[in-house]
Amino acid sequence: MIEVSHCDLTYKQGMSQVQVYDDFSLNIAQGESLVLIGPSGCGKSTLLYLLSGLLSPTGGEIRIWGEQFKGTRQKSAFILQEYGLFPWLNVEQNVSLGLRVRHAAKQTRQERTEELIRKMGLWEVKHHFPSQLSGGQRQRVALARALTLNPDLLLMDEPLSALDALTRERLQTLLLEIWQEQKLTTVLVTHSIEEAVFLGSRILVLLDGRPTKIVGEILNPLVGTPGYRQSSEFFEKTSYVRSLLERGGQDEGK
Ligand SMILES: Nc1ncnc2c1ncn2[C@@H]1O[C@H](COP(=O)(O)OP(=O)(O)OP(=O)(O)O)[C@@H](O)[C@H]1O
Repeated sequence: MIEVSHCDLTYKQGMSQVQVYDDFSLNIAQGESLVLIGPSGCGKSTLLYLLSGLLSPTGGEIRIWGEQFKGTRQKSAFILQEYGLFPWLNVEQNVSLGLRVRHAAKQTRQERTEELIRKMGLWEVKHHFPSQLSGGQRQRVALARALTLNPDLLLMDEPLSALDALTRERLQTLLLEIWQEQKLTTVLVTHSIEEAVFLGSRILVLLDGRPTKIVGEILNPLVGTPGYRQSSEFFEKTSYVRSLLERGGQDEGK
């Protein structure tokens, strides 16, 4: 279980302060695919930063699998909005970077990198540099790099937002497969209601109330089942999430 307990987070900028979280608590079960959705500025990225350890709460504590942690954890992977690829490294070098930094043995590094490059369909472009790749390919490189380290927690901040609709759908399916195959715990931020319902086993709708509030919590047990995107249940869930967002959480739970 990931336990966010009574956390506070206030950004200080000069004389002004932005209180994003105040006494905020949330549990995430192992193997859950949690999606955060809510209006711009409501605190979604901040929550990912707290979970990644890049930011520390100003009050309260976060435990991951029972352990309190300081700074970043080796087993947490974080995919940022802009992919975070190094332009001067080719696909192969970008994917193997994490293993190199952690001084993995050369053979392990080569095998794991090759396995993920193949899995992500990047074999043909493994010697290309990020500037020579499409947005979808870049995102797959970022995903491959995150997965080389066998993370137990995958945090993603709008990873698919820059992609065209079809590439986005293909990568959503890939993310779903990875989540199901590896039984990963994932937390994904998105602005897309369809993406939230397609990928989230639980969807949290956040609202910028200063501090941030959870205004809806939707369990989505059919996630990952064949044909879900075309089903009436999918349509119902997306309509419900949309209504929560539109009403700013003035709706009762469903
Ligand atoms: N480094 C910072 N210093 C001061 N204020 C910040 C900082 N980072 C974020 N904020 C403020 O904190 C609030 C939450 O920001 P956050 O980036 O978490 O929102 P978000 O929901 O991820 O937004 P978006 O959907 O636009 O990415 C916003 O009001 C933002 O302006």
